[in-house]
Parts: sequence; C-alpha cells; structure tokens
Amino acid sequence: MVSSTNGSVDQPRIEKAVREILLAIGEDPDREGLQETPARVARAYEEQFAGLAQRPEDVLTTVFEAGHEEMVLVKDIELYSTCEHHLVPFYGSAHVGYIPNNRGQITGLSKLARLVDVYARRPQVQERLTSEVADAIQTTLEPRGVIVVIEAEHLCMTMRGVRKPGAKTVTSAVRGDFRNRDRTRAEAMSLILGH
Ligand SMILES: Nc1nc2c(ncn2[C@@H]2O[C@H](COP(=O)(O)OP(=O)(O)OP(=O)(O)O)[C@@H](O)[C@H]2O)c(=O)[nH]1
Ligand SMILES: [Zn+2]
Repeated sequence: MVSSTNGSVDQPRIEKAVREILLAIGEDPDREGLQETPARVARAYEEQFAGLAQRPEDVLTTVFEAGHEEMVLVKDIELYSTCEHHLVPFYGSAHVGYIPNNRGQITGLSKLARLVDVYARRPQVQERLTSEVADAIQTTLEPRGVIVVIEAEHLCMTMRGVRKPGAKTVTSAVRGDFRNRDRTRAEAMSLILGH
C-alpha cells in the first residue's frame, strides 16, 4: 500500500524513523520479512493515534432531551491505549456514568464509547485518560455528575521492566454529585464493580 499524509500522522516520517529503529537494534530492514514493516507500522500508528486529530465535540454530537434524570452507566467498554512512557499498549475496560441535568440532556450510548476512543488513541497515562473523558462529558452535557473508572493492564509492567503480569491499575475521576455525595458514588461503584 502507498503511504500518505492524508490522515492525522505523517506516515512517511514514521516509516523513516522505524527503518532507523530497525537498524539501531541491529536488524536488516531490507530482509524480506521487514521490507514492508516501516509502512505497516506507519499505518498502524495512523489508527493507534487517530485520537490526536479528533475532538470530543466530533463524537458527542447527538445530545437530546429525554427527561431522564437518573444515572446512566455504560460499563465494560473495551479500551486499548498506548503508554506515553514506553509506547507499548495498556488495555482494559472503561466504565462511564453520568446523571443528566434537570433538562434531562443525554447523549447516545455509543458516543460514550467513542469518546473513550478519542482519548485512548493518543499517547497517554491512565490518570489523564480517565480525567479527560470525565471533563469532556462534564463540559458537553453539563450533567449533575460524572464518574469514569478505568481498569487496565500495562504491557510496560508485564513484558518488561518490573514484570508483574496480572497487575491491574484502577483509576477514577468523579465530578459533581459523584464527588460530593457518598451514597451516589457508592451506588455507581457497586454497579461498576459488582459482577
Ligand atoms: N502514573 C502512571 N505511570 C505509568 C503509566 N504507564 C506507565 N507508567 C509508569 O511510568 C514510569 C516511568 O518510569 P521511569 O523510571 O521513567 O522509566 P523506566 O526506567 O522504564 O521504569 P520501569 O518501568 O520501572 O522500568 C514507570 O513506573 C511506569 O510503570 C500510567 O498510565 N500512569
Ligand atoms: Zn509504560
């Protein structure tokens, strides 16, 4: 496939850099199995980092009034991101909940999962990913509260470094009623963590 610069990343530049990395690790970038690798990595990065060219407003497009003022929670949203320290994946689940404001402003359920992807498809740390999702919902829907919980395994902690497979990092970001009201937060947490 011919590379292009139409997407969010500069693919020719990535190709050059990957070729350099292959040389630097002592590989032969011209051997058969590796000839296409720089272009493949460039295309993969286009996908992996597509979120850099997207804004939350691009995905939180459908906002409507439904008169529902109780908690809405989408749990177990599969998540793949890239650790900004080592550029290796971290992956797991995101749980996103909010309480609509008194106008009952809600968004499409799929939009919450799309929003997670906007921020996951960037070089990230899990804490920032968690709060960026919460803040985007807070700003767009102006809900009474938002809760975002992310559980993830970081390959930089399992395949290298400290090598602790199975260790899970759990982060949360709470805004509004979820921050101020213990019972509301406890209800959300039991829905999220109860299986
Ligand atoms: N807080 C936080 N830390 C992360 C995340 N992803 C990776 N890290 C950590 O970032 C740290 C980077 O530490 P450094 O000492 O600069 O790098 P390093 O020598 O490769 O560290 P080790 O992974 O311990 O070998 C490591 O402790 C990682 O576990 C994340 O999403 N959030
Ligand atoms: Zn890392």
